[in-house]
Amino acid sequence: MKVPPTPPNKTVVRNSRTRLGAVKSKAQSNLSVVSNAPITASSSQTPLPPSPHSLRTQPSSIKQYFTPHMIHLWLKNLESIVHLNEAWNKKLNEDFTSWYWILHREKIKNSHQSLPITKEEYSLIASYIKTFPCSTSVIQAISAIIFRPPQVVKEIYDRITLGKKEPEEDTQWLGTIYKPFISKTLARHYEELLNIEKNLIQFDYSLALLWDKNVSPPQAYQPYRVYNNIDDEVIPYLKYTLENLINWKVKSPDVEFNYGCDCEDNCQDKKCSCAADNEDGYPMKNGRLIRSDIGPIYECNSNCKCNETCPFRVIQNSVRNNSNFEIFKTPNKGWGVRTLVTIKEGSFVMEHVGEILESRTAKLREVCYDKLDMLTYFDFDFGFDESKRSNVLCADSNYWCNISRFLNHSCNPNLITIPFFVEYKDIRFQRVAFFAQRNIPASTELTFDYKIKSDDFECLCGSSLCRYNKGPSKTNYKKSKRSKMEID
Ligand SMILES: C[S@@+](CC[C@H](N)C(=O)[O-])C[C@H]1O[C@@H](n2cnc3c(N)ncnc32)[C@H](O)[C@@H]1O
Repeated sequence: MKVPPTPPNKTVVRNSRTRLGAVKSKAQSNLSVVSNAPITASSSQTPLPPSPHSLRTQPSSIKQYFTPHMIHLWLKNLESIVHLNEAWNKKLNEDFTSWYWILHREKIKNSHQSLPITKEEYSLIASYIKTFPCSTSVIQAISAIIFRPPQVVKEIYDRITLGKKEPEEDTQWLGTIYKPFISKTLARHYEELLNIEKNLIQFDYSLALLWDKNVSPPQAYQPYRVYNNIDDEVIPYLKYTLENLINWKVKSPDVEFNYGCDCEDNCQDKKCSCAADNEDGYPMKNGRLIRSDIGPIYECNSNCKCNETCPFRVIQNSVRNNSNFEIFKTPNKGWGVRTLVTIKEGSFVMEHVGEILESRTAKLREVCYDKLDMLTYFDFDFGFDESKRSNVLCADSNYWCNISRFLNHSCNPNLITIPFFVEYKDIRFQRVAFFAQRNIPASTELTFDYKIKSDDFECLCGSSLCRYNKGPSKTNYKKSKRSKMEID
């Protein structure tokens, strides 16, 4: 992953009240072209050289600029357009995350007055006309890239598509963009454009949230204790969920596997069919694992005849108690999680949750995550061999998540991951539980083994058993490359 270098200092006015959502100024809608565009990079893809003043007026890091919330909104928008087309996704992601357009957005956001449309914006829109069929989503995506109201983007889109001349006709570049639109499908096209116009009137509020800090996101719900005595970074705005959320593109679980036991004695007899699904029987006793060399754990569920007090319902009934944990800033691995109470060996600690994606959607998002060096996915690949890899679902916990999102890796971890099944026994819908591998004293950081196969992982676990690094310098911390986490 290459993070673009810090951009140069530009003169921008801070603390403006400019809002994208409010399509407020006529001037913004009155298109005018500036040939001496205020932003002078020669190409939208070219990273700009760093500047010593950059921190004063520009986002100091890509992480600060692209918060999980913004990325989530962007990806939702993207997924509605590209429908699993990787090449398109790449183009959109590249434009969206290029420093050129980041600077452009900052400039517009911070300007007190409406800035005229630049020739670079026209060129960008023209490049999308060539690439994508026109739709509300495309207009909205462009609007998110250049930070102009979609109505304005649409107006330019129309001008270009219908071959209208721009006010500043003699500008050289106009000739290349405004080719007359001669097409038999013109009438149909008009109709499409009219429909788009209607949709745009209901301007998507979430797009405004993408860039305008003055449009406040829903109140951050912070269910965990957070402690930071290292620096002044605050925890990103995230959406906390107790259970996995299934992305709409994921095929529903196979109901054939939704079965339960018919024990009449509340599963007191060892013959329970759910317990029998477990290799060597149900592996938990008195609320704790009795052995760790096990396959997945199968529990009773709502299809069973037993009730909530059945002994084969330990994980599902385990208390998800946030007050036992604290998210804290580590000196060298970003945020981590520690326990505030002693945890006994074999106890259930937490479940890994996120937004469940199928592999093609994950691949689409990956383009953006790779560029931004964001967190990655947790593959639910237990029991899948390489040939069936495309059926593996994964949890994306960049935005929808629980505290497990902050668990760091260690080569000598105190947690193990074990897949488990409750309602759905379809292997694609495996869930993942973290258990304590040993007694864990209060105040200890909780870690698990990411099982990263890449040699690029610069592990800072600090364990004498570390299998990645031959002692990296602590002051030389670099973010690790994106890599997949796997379950035991
Ligand atoms: C699942 S997140 C854990 C939370 C993360 N520390 C944070 O601040 O958001 C995974 C990321 O944490 C960092 N990380 C976790 N364990 C690490 C380790 N042992 N060495 C270096 N970096 C680690 C890497 O940046 C990795 O991409």
